[in-house]
This record gives sequence, C-alpha cells and structure tokens, in this order.
Amino acid sequence: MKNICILGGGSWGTALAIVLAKKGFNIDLWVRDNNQCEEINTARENLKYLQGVLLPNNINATNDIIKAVKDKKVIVSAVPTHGVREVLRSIKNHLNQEAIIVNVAKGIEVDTLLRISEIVKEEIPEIEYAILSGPSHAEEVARDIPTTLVAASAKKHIAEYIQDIFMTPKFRVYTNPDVIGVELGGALKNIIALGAGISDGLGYGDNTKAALMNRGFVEIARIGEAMGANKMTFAGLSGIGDLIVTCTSMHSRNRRAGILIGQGYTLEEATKSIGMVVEGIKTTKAAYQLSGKYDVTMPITEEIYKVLYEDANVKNSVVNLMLRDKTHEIEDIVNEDQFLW
Ligand SMILES: NC(=O)c1ccc[n+]([C@@H]2O[C@H](COP(=O)([O-])OP(=O)(O)OC[C@H]3O[C@@H](n4cnc5c(N)ncnc54)[C@H](O)[C@@H]3O)[C@@H](O)[C@H]2O)c1
Ligand SMILES: O=P(O)(O)OC[C@H](O)CO
Repeated sequence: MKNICILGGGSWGTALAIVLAKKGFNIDLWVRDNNQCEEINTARENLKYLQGVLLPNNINATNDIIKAVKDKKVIVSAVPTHGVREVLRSIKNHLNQEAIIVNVAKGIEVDTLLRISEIVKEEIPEIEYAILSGPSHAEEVARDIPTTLVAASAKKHIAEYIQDIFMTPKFRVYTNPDVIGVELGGALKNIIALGAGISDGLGYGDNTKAALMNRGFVEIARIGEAMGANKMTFAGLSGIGDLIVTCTSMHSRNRRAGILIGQGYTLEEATKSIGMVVEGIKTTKAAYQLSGKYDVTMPITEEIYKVLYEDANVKNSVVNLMLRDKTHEIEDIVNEDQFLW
C-alpha cells in the first residue's frame, strides 16, 4: 500500500488522515508542535483539534517534515494559508520527482494576493498540483458522515489520480479543471460565513442570512470571473456547496467567529475564543484589495473589511448594505430592453 504524507496536524489534516488511513494507506502526519505530535501518537487522538475521534494505528505523527515528505508521491498540504509558503520552502529540496502537492487550505496570501496554486508555482515551479475542496467540516468527515468534494487540477490525469486516492463510499470526489474557480470559491466563502455569523450574532433572521449568502455568491462569482475562473464552478461544490455549509453550520470556525463579533466581542477576543484558524479574517483583507485591483464591486466584503479592520459598527454596516443605490438583480443579464414598457 502507498504511503501518503499530510502536512498539518490541525482538524482538517487529521480528518483527512483518518479517511486515507481507513482506506489502507500508511499516513505520515507532520505536526509542527512536538508535544502535540507525541500526544497524538500516545493518546491516538488529536485532543486539541479533533477531540473524540480515535486515530487508526496506521497514522504516524511526526515532527520531522523532511522524513515525512521523503519518497512520497502524494503530499497533502493542510497547513493554513499563511504558513504554506514557508512549509514549501522547507520541503522543496527533499521531494520525490513524481510528487504531487494536494492543497486543502482555503485562503489567499495577504501580502501577495496570490492563490495557493500560484504560491506553489513560485516556490516549486515543476511540481504537479491539485486542490481538494468543497463542503466538508473535519468534525463530520472524521466521523464518516457522507461528504462530497471536488479535486481540481489543470491536468486531467492528476485530478483523476487524486479522485481515486480519496474516494470512499462516504467521501465522494468529483473532478474539475478550473483550479482558479475552485480555489477562489473555497477562500471567498469564508468572508460571507463571517458575515452570516455576524448577522446571527446580531439576532437577525433567516431572511438576512439568505440575503447575505445569495448576494455574497454574486460577488464571489463576479470577482472570480474577473480573475479568470469559470463562472459555472461557483455553482458547484467548492462554490455554492461550501458557501451553504459554512454559513449554516455550527462547526464553522468562520461563522462562529462572526457570531461572537455580532454579539459585540472584539476581533481579538473572537479569534482567541475559537482557538483554531479562521481563514476568512485574512482573506477579507486580501479580497478587499483584489476588488480594488480588478475594479469589481464587492459590497459585503467591503463592509466586513470595515468591521474587522476599521472598527466599523456592525449595525451601521447592515444599514449601508440595505441602502446601497438601487440596482437590477443580475446586472450582466438584466437590461432595460427586457422590461415591458
Ligand atoms: N477544519 C475544517 O473543517 C476544514 C475543512 C476544509 C478545509 N479547511 C482548511 O484547512 C486549512 C487548515 O485548517 P484547520 O481547520 O485544520 O486548522 P486548525 O486550526 O484546526 O489547525 C491548524 C494547524 O496548522 C498548524 N499551523 C498553524 N500555523 C502554521 C504555520 N505557519 N506553519 C505550519 N503549521 C501551522 C497548527 O499548529 C495546527 O496544527 C485551512 O485553510 C482551512 O480553511 C479546514
Ligand atoms: O470551519 P470553517 O469555517 O473554516 O470551514 C471549514 C470548511 O471550509 C467547510 O467546508
């Protein structure tokens, strides 16, 4: 049986290790923190990030990243976006020639505004790349709850290879050639999930959340198309699928952080209380800059940016969104000629 390396012993890296280990692969799980690494190997549980799930014996946590990647064809990168570049730099000279990086993080690098495939291209230009994304909370995947995802790669055989590696009766994987769309859908939905949480924290209702999700989807598709994605990808699992789960689930770290902010906690208090990565916070900053760079209107992202980074009042932000200039629902489809006069 093949050996697979997973980089990052947080909730998602651990959940994917369980899926693959149950399939029979031997897993080397690189965990940055040595105490956590030892705890995983002795307790057979990731107590900090994924409590209550027994880890199969064929998962070996290691603190040695070079050993973890050595001779592996499939290297799953499950470190948060802000750590990806540094991790790639540390492994680039130790990789198998056939290695494929399977990124599962959902974010945009703030300083460069690059997607993760672009960071990989900069750091290890020759390596094969795929992204695995979709509506998938670690807490459910680790407990064998049926889940569907999409493996995207520019190369069909790479997307299909990764599909085969991960596919189980409880973990169904589709393929898609649109790496840009899949990366952006997964990253940008976290911003809208923060907004959905803020709305819940303010005590607003289902109508408000549906509005945020729907108009959030419109702005994700708008910037996505400007950045070269296929608009249809946003109608798929990594787009609307992930937007739905993240905006509605109590597993979502982004939504839960938003709820706390809506209830009046500061960003710092909310982040500390969640205790896990809340990717949407940094992604909001990146997306706000991208909307300027591509000259694309992203009103929800803009208001969330102001709440997170300029201490704007959340209730005023809702008023700002409700009182924007009147407009057609779907600007590029509806035009004046389509109305009866
Ligand atoms: N948790 C989920 O359900 C889920 C599902 C799909 C995708 N994701 C994505 O997976 C990525 C990881 O999320 P997670 O939920 O596992 O996070 P987490 O907070 O549970 O764990 C993060 C892990 O990364 C490590 N880490 C933090 N900074 C690092 C750095 N600079 N270098 C190396 N390691 C670092 C931490 O020590 C920890 O082990 C995120 O991009 C997230 O959006 C998460
Ligand atoms: O817990 P969140 O908000 O980081 O979301 C996790 C996954 O992206 C859901 O698909």
